[in-house]
Amino acid sequence: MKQSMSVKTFDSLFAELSERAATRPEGSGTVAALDAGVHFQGKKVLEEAGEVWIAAEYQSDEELSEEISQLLYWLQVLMVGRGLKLEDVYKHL
Ligand SMILES: N=c1c2ncn([C@@H]3O[C@H](COP(=O)(O)OP(=O)(O)OP(=O)(O)O)[C@@H](O)[C@H]3O)c2ncn1[C@@H]1O[C@H](COP(=O)(O)O)[C@@H](O)[C@H]1O
Repeated sequence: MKQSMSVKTFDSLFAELSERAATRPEGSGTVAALDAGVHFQGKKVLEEAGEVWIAAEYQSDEELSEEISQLLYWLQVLMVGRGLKLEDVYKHL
């Protein structure tokens, strides 16, 4: 899933996904995921969380890291879909 040339962070990915939601570029998987709705997004969060769990128990650090990145992505899609901002979450940390 790594497509950029620079290092991405949680915040920069969130900005990127928010921009996708606003501009709706053709071919964006994020736009399709947002259009699919909260039920679809919630299932992806659960699926990726399960894959993180399995990877943590049985797979390599690299595989675990990739699964965690996918979980972070789907959490962000869910946040953007619901209109949450990073600050809404960060204030609870
Ligand atoms: N970081 C991600 C990202 N992580 C996961 N995914 C999606 O999450 C799903 C899981 O990824 P995989 O294809 O590896 O997994 P899978 O097909 O479910 O199968 P498994 O391997 O999980 O069993 C796929 O639908 C991926 O497209 C992501 N889709 C997009 N991004 C980034 O989000 C940004 C916007 O992307 P677009 O909206 O597509 O332009 C770009 O920077 C992308 O790199």
